[in-house]
Amino acid sequence: MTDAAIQITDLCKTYAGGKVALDHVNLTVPRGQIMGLLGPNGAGKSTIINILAGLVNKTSGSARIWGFDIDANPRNARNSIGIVNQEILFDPFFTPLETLEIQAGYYGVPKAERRSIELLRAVHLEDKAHAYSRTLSGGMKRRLMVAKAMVHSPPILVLDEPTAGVDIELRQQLWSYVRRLNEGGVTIVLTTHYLEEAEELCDRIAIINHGKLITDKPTRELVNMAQEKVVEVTVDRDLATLPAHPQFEKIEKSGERSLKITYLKNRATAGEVLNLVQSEGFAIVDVSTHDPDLEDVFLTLTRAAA
Ligand SMILES: Nc1ncnc2c1ncn2[C@@H]1O[C@H](COP(=O)(O)OP(=O)(O)OP(=O)(O)O)[C@@H](O)[C@H]1O
Repeated sequence: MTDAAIQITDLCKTYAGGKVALDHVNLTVPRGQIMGLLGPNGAGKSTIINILAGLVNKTSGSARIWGFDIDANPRNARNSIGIVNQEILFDPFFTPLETLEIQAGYYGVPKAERRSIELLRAVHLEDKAHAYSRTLSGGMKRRLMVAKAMVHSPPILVLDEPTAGVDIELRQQLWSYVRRLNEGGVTIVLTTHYLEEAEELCDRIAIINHGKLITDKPTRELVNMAQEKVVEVTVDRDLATLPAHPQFEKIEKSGERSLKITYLKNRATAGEVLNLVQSEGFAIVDVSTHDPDLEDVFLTLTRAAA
């Protein structure tokens, strides 16, 4: 299994008090990819990340990070991963530069090999190198957390909700940094609630719900699972009666001269929709289509598993 950046096998976690947060999760993160971990609140995403980080003890199962078992080889496992948690954690009295230097010292990175200024530049904080960290804005602190996770140049970076509550511009900056890291060979795992972003950024997406893995597929394949497609047609005169055909799921009026036709991609085509409308004697003035996206798939899968 040396090709996996992270290999999780039969992982279970029951918290004190009896809450089952992970229920036999099997998950492989291939090297070099950007993997999204999605799921509703309380699904178990942070529990997985915290087990990998050594912050939460698993109940059973195993996990390997870059080939190192987290129980048998905890030091190597920990050195192979950089984790950005949801909470912002660092001493507010240190400057960003000191924060990175201390973290590098913690990981035993020799002074000559430290890249603190380079990292600050990468997250657009070079000019804040000597400011007190407590004076940084929320977004700057978050970027500092990302730089801090990279001081020991791990081959894997894990980001737990890195853009929650972050404005669009900063989000874009963070994503472009994540993309650059990935292009440089770093495997990325991220949890996010922004499905659009996961769709845009991730090569592969795993969805977890109630502690169970419900899917793990390349993003394109997952989005293609959505079967429902909608075609909206504007015609040349008012619609008195609606055309009907059993091949389509739903035909409804969306305006005096427009109708919305929903069909399943495996049962019909847009051409057939247009033929039906024309066969009823209407001329088509305009057409628009709505493609299903990750949100449709996510809702279908998490509802089915509820
Ligand atoms: N320390 C704890 N003690 C008891 N239960 C916990 C603890 N931490 C988490 N849980 C419970 O375990 C379940 C999974 O939580 P987890 O934080 O892993 O979910 P999540 O998918 O990361 O959610 P979110 O998107 O809200 O961060 C939830 O029901 C949560 O309430």
